[in-house]
Amino acid sequence: MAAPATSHFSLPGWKPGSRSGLARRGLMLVLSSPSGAGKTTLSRRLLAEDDRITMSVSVTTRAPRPGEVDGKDYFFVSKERFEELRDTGALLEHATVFSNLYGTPRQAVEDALSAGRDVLFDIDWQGTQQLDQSAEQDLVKVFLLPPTAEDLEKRLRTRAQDTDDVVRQRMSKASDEISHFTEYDYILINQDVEDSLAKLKAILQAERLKRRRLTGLAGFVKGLRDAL
Ligand SMILES: Nc1ncnc2c1ncn2[C@@H]1O[C@H](COP(=O)(O)OP(=O)(O)OP(=O)(O)O)[C@@H](O)[C@H]1O
Ligand SMILES: Nc1nc2c(ncn2[C@@H]2O[C@H](COP(=O)(O)O)[C@@H](O)[C@H]2O)c(=O)[nH]1
Repeated sequence: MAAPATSHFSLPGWKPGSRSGLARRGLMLVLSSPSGAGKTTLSRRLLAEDDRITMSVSVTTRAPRPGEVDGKDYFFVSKERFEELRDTGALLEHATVFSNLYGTPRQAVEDALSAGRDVLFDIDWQGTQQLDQSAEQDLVKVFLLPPTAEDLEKRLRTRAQDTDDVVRQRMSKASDEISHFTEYDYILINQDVEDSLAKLKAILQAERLKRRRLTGLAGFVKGLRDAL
């Protein structure tokens, strides 16, 4: 006699209540771009619409912009504190960008990933290269391009949070930053925020379904085959 049909919800590896069903390792979604192309804008929208992803809040020695909140936008720290964090291994990656120090706190990322959550990073190409060395299998790398150079400058100016000198410095570094586009898995030309957001969500959805991330798959398939 055939074995009684087993409910999917009692199969090993199946996580009741989770939308993807199968238990899965969290992934690390990186957004990089020249300054002003729209990483912060897209990150905020994605975080508001997807409750399975957590933002990695970086530490920086840069001064807060008007409206930026310590602990939410960045952890704003002194150079001495940054160096202490870096030298004690508390940063997963770090880089000097536009003469300021930036880094990703290790513990928060590890905690989120081990809880099965995905983590979103707004970091530059130097940090992405470092994550690639330590966590290649978990990394999904997305590079944003502005539609035109004029658009990029307009965005930096209309953000109205940086001085003319800072805008000039960021525009002068944009070409170098863009030269790293070949190191990324996906490219989004961020002309329209809604369109870019839809594409980013599609990337995330597909990456979440990658077989190698589905830690519950082998058990699920075994249970399924045993029941057949
Ligand atoms: N698709 C878009 N169309 C028009 N304006 C945009 C678009 N995306 C972002 N912006 C605007 O461009 C400005 C810069 O965007 P944002 O701060 O998100 O860039 P960023 O890549 O995070 O910059 P940085 O690297 O300096 O942190 C903001 O004023 C934002 O509202
Ligand atoms: N390597 C890292 N780069 C980072 C990190 N946090 C932010 N950044 C990048 O710095 C520039 C400038 O950012 P801004 O907020 O001062 O405009 C931008 O390209 C960010 O992606 C980090 O932890 N590591």
